[in-house]
Amino acid sequence: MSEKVRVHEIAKELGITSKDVLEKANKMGIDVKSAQSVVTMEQAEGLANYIMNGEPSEEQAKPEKKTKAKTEDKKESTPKKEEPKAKIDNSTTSEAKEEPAKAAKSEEVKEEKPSENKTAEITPRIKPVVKKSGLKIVKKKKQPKEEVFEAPKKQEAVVSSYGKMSEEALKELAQKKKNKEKTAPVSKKDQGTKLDIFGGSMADVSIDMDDQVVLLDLNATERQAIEPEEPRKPKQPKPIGRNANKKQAPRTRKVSRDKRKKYTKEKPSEEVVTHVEIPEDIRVYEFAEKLKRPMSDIIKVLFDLGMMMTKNDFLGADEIEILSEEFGVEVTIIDPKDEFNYVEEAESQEEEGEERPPIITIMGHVDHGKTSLLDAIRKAKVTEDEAGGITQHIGAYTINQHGREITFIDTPGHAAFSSMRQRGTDITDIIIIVVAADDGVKPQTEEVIKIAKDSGAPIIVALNKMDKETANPDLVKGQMAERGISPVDWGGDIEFVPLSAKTGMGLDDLLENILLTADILELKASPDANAKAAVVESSLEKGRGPVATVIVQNGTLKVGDNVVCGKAHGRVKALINENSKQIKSVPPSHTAVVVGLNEVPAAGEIMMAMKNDKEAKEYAQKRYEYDRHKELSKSTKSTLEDMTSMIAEGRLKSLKVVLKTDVHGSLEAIKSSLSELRNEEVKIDIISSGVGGITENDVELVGNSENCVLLGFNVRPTGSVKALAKQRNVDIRTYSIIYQLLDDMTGMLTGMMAPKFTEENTGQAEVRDVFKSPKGMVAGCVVEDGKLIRGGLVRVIREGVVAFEGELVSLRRFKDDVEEVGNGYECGVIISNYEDVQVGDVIETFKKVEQKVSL
Ligand SMILES: Nc1nc2c(ncn2[C@@H]2O[C@H](COP(=O)(O)OP(=O)(O)OP(=O)(O)O)[C@@H](O)[C@H]2O)c(=O)[nH]1
Repeated sequence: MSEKVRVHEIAKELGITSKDVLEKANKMGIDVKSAQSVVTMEQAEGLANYIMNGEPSEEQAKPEKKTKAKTEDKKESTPKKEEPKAKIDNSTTSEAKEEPAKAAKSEEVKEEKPSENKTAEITPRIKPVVKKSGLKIVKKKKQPKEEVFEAPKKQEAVVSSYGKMSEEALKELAQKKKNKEKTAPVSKKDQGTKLDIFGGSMADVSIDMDDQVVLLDLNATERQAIEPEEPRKPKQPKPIGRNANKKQAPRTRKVSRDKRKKYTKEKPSEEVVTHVEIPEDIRVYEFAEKLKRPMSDIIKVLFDLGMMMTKNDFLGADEIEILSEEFGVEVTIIDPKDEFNYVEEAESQEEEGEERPPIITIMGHVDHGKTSLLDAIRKAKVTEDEAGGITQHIGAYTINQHGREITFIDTPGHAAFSSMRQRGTDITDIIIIVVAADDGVKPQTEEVIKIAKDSGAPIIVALNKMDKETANPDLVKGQMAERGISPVDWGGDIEFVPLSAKTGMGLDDLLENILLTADILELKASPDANAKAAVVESSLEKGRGPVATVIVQNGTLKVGDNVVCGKAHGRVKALINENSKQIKSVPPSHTAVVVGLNEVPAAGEIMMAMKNDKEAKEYAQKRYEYDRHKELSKSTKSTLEDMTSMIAEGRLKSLKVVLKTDVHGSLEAIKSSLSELRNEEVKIDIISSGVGGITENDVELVGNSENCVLLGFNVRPTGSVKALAKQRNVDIRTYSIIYQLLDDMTGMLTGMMAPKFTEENTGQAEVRDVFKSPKGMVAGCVVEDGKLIRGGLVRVIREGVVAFEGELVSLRRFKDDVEEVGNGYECGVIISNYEDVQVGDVIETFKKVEQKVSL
């Protein structure tokens, strides 16, 4: 019962395409998506019947009534046979008739011939009112032997959807039948080569094709509604799947006792494994190890099922399912992430706490005044120090408004940082969208609206630059309302606060609005809980090592805490607040720079305080192993699955890049922006990247690679590195503004692109005479369209077909060399290396014009 079969195998067996099978399966409500999808034997049987007969199997539904039904139906069926017979005579192709006839000659087949039963089975299908123009059942020979056969367990002949069955298929069926009779244990080889997709009932099928022919006309318009006669078994919980919900409880696949026995008997092993726990991503050899079986056993089973796999290949959900059944083991898929899911564990312990300050993210279009606004609120200038006047990194600060605290995250404005911005919203309680009242909604404002809406956090709109004469708040309100952000004074639910970061007007209003919104949100945290903080920024600092700017979400982060943060861990050596002061602890919703980690954590990672150093280290180690495994898995998978696209990629010219940045956030943002710089011809290949200064190793790496540049963002090469770069002739490019880096790379990629030419035809002339000259064959022509030009290319067209393409050597009018000859004039033309020009040919001159290529 638990045997499964793939869609493509059903298709093969029936001699139709997998697509057709998928279509029918979906019509029957069977959830299959590709040719590799599996269905149960029962589903396969129903499906096969549906495909062949246009309706699901009845036998399946009422097996116990089969014998009785058959006997009763037999009598009724006889008179009905006439009509279909008449029809088939017209529609059956000679091929369709011959094939079954041939098959019927087989000795084995004849032995089993229970023809009348077929009639009995088929009749009820003809009986219903449904007029299937395509499905005709013909009883060619009438057998009065009805009584001779005592309700044997036979069914109708199996025919492919087109009314014929290959000899091979017939043999297979006969063989299956034999096997069944012998009730001998099925050898593994048999299982591999012949998939009995029709299950037990079809294995008993008699294939006397002389008796009846079932033809399926796929154009049939009227079909009976497909109603499975037996409520389908509740779908077994899909045990595995790469993207399956990770939070699900461990899934177990049960395998029937008999099966287990069968395999145990077949392959006696010293230690019989009956249950294994495996991760979702497992390689063939790892699976073999878990099962304590030779790898070759696994590979052979897969091979027999038509899956070519090597020991390092990853097993998919379907393969694991098949293998678990083949080897009679119960498989539990475990989520390896559970092993280090310290966040979820902590969350489950979270309880109602005390009120905490709101965390605010300010977002908006470039130059609409985010930094100025935050500055104005903090009464400190930040804008001036920033390279190029653009906020490069996320900064987080807490301010005090009338005794109540508010924490702000300043997200950068450049489009390249949108991924960081998105991260910002994850920890945000309230989002402030800054729109310059004199500029209105811009592309990034729209992007921000989307992010804000997706995050579900309450929104407040800051209408900035109200001090400007050109400020038009109503225009902004209208534009925002059009995008679903309706102002309260227009009957909507979003507060629009007019303000000026420059003059300070309206700032208090904004802060009061934030606090009001926070009151509604009732933000709580437990200061006594184990600290949980989100990394908003991280970098490698000289003298301090890896540092991370964090916002504490729950608990209190203290100096001396043992923390884990993704695959980084450590003991908090120092906590530095936004005013560069060392502090002892950070309460909920406050920010600090954490010193003491063993490596730079990724921005967006969650930092958790652990009971002790050992625990923190263990979590980090597990996470490290998981990441490594994932990375490996990705590389193998991509080689296997994306083979074709990779072959295509081989044609791409790539510019190799080694990238170093000062902080993690920039690294990610630049990497993602660089990966977008590509087209069907060129792309960027980041061969190495990291946070920190440019090292000699980086230079060596670039020096040893072809077509490679070394990019530094907010980092600069020092003496020895610079000297080595010069010696190795390595191109180091450093930047402090991201779009300059991207512009440069775009320029370099464009330079690598092959030039594109367009053709410009100048004119055509007809050859009226041909004569020899010392320079070559001269074609005496008359220009009939446009003009012939010198210095261009030339084409000889004979009877409409291009006979030659080359260069024009000489263009003369009488004895003079000329640059061009206009319409209606005669001229002499010599074509380089072409003597075959003939009277009646048409000569065409043209130019190739180079086009500007762009990425
Ligand atoms: N007149 C006026 N100018 C403002 C106001 N707010 C900001 N500006 C100016 O607008 C320009 C951009 O301000 P920023 O605060 O750097 O804008 P931003 O949105 O943080 O820009 P990025 O960091 O590039 O994303 C600066 O020249 C500010 O002086 C305001 O309320 N009134």
